Amino acid sequence: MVKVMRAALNVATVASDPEGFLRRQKDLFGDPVVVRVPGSGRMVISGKPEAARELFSGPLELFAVARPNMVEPLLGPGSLIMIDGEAHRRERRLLAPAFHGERIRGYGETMRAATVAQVAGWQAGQTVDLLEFGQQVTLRVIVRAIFGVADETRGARFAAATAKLLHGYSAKLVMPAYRNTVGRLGAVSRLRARLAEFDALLTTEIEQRRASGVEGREDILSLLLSARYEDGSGLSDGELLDELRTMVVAGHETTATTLAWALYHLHREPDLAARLADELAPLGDHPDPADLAAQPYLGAVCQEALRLHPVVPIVARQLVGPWRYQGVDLVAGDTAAVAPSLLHRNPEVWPEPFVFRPDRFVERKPKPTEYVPFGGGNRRCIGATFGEYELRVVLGSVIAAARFSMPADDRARAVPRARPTNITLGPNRALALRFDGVVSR
Ligand code: HEM
Repeated sequence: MVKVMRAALNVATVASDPEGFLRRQKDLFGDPVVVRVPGSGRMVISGKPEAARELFSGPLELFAVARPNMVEPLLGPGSLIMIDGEAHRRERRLLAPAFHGERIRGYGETMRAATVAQVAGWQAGQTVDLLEFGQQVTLRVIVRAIFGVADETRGARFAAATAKLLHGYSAKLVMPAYRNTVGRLGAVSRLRARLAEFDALLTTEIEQRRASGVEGREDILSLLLSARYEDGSGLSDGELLDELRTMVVAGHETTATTLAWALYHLHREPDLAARLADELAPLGDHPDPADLAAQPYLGAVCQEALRLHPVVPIVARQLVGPWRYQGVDLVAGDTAAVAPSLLHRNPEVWPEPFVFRPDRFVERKPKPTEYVPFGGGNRRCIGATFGEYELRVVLGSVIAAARFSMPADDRARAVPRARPTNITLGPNRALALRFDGVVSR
């Protein structure tokens, strides 16, 4: 009975405060933390650089996607996130050209324009919800990058369907017990209806692109339509839908949440916002995206936001055979994982780990095993360069254009905790700032 109650309490704590849960387990029992996953084996989770080295250079033939997986009902079995082994290697090779630096820099002006359009809609004195701001901008950007949709109405239709698809998505849908409960059928059928609506939009776009041809087009959809595996075949329609859905979903919420955290911390300690504004001032009213991306303090602010608030709680590999990880003998079905929140707040690596201090990245470049906001090894985030560039361009453009302040009573409150939102971790209360007006030079 005590065991059952403890398990129920653990599940509830993980759902409301996953980072706090891991930290307390580590403080009580040491690193690695070992937990039992309902319906699966043991999960061994570490926050040590040696663990990141072990996991990201581990034996690929023993690693599979961790299941049950919270994103599967939304993204589908053909998503890059959900496939393993040779199929995963082939698919990554096919998708990689869409994420090369040169291509991503081509989206810079879209990123800047989407930010400036948001600022233009604000009135001095109003409250700006930072998550909403981040999501509006990143959705516009990802829709434009994937579909090349310059037409605002079609772009807006996509953005609305994506927001609807994600709104109210419950990661609990991954648990068969939850799915099979009659009382929950509403949630399942709601997700199905939203997926059908979203996929209908994707299908129209695919058909139109096939009809008009992909010649001379730079967007990700055109690239995927013309991409060929080594044997000359292309993606099936089902794979194409799952991959497009994956890019839209994985490609905006992550960046939007990080942007919101960065703006929040910059104004919680207003000296930081002022220092960033000083760095950007010489670039003028409409800074060039490539110039923004090269600013050292702006880059450090983005890196620090990703350190203190990693949006993916666990980077995990499920085992298909025995493997020793962090001194624990694991068997097939068990999972080896690194928790970015533990690693990024490990005091042996990061002095004063709970303080938001961008300068730590100016003073020292962390080793790849000390800093893993994008995971690592053969599954490292395929959109990392895209995400990092977008963070710099959007944050730089908004700081160059607008002035904000945080009301004193908000500044006096503790930093919000992270809790699961849609498919990532986000703040457990709204992050908001007062918009004081546009910058006049
Ligand atoms: C700040 C922004 C982002 C963060 C923090 C982030 C974080 C992550 C993390 C931690 C993983 C798991 C890596 C692993 O298992 O080792 C991942 C995977 C992935 N991300 Fe991102 N991501 C971001 C932006 C993006 C963008 C912009 C896209 C696409 C446009 C994207 C697409 C993906 C995909 C497809 C995977 C699966 C890769 C695979 O399994 O091979 N992400 N991301």
